[in-house]
Amino acid sequence: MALLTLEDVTVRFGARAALDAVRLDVAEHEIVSVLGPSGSGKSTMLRVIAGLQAPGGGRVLLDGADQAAVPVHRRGVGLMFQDHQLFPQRDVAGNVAFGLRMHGASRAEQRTRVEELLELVGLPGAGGRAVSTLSGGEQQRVALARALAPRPRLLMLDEPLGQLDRGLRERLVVELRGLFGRLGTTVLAVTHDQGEAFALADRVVVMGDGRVAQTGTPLGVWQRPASAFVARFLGFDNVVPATVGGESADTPWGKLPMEPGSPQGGRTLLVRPAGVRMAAPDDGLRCEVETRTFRGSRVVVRLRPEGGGPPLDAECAPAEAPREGDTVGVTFSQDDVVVLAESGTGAKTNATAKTNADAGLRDGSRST
Ligand SMILES: Nc1ncnc2c1ncn2[C@@H]1O[C@H](COP(=O)(O)OP(=O)(O)OP(=O)(O)O)[C@@H](O)[C@H]1O
Repeated sequence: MALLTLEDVTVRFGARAALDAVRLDVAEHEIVSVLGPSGSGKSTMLRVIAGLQAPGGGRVLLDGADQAAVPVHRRGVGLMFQDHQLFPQRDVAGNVAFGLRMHGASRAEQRTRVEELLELVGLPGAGGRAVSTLSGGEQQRVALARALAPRPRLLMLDEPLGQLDRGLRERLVVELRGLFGRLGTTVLAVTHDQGEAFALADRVVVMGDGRVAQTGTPLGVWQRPASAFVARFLGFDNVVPATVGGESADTPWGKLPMEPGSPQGGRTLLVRPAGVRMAAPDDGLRCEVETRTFRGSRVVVRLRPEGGGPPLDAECAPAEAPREGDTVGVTFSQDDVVVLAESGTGAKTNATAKTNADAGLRDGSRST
């Protein structure tokens, strides 16, 4: 049985649905990241689960029990916000012990648990420090220790690393994943940052317009975005209308090779930039190189087809990247052409999302 289940949860603010019949299962010990553009309903989802916002429709179940009548402090859910919200007048130990005091732990129990947690988050012996003397990363660790102290059955993080610089975020996300794995904590984390979500989670949930647009393992979602919305949200711009017939497709970029058994007829295709191959100008679709952008160890090359049609992105190693203004010929690799579901954010994919979620639970490997 799932630890957390959302059954068609709807929240409306006036005419607008912040959450629209959302269904989601989170298994015990699973780490799930919720991703989506601003305003897609991510924080509202956390607030409903925590009991800070009543749903207008649907049910929130924890361990199979409907939470409608359960107040916030009895849900056994920990919540950590972006801005940490540490109490400035208390020292580190006072902050970490906060939830323990609320639960009636004795002074001795509080002391032991605080020491244990500070050790766990890499701040051993910091209990007596004033909050104002901590760096951003240290504050984040204290906030995490405070959220973990009462041993919540579900820990929810809202943009937990949002204010930290990139290098620190990348380090902490790896540490967090290791820590949650060791503790067996069940986690639901909201973030804007794809890299963070993909590095942290066993499974990602992409939200759009208050709906679940897709759920699956990070690798699965990355390799097979379910819709044009998800593809574009992940930063894939090579999305085109196409007519698929047999093992090829007619597109504004010419004929593209398709996997045998691909859905036929009018479709929307994604071509992953890694599958756009650049060669000599006479080999394939002639394009002019508009821009090149370094992204870590790869270069993304923006190409403008000479015969018209939308621009397309190719990806290659820096040493192979053509220069701006060059003319290249483009061919496409079949493995990187993906048939997308209808555009839109997921109204039609909620049922699919549930199926994918179940698949995600089954294959919930932490290595993808
Ligand atoms: N208390 C409220 N009153 C009215 N509208 C609200 C309220 N809370 C949220 N909304 C609206 O509900 C929608 C979803 O908001 P929510 O904060 O859940 O989005 P989000 O995905 O967390 O966004 P962000 O990434 O910007 O934090 C938005 O359109 C927002 O304006």
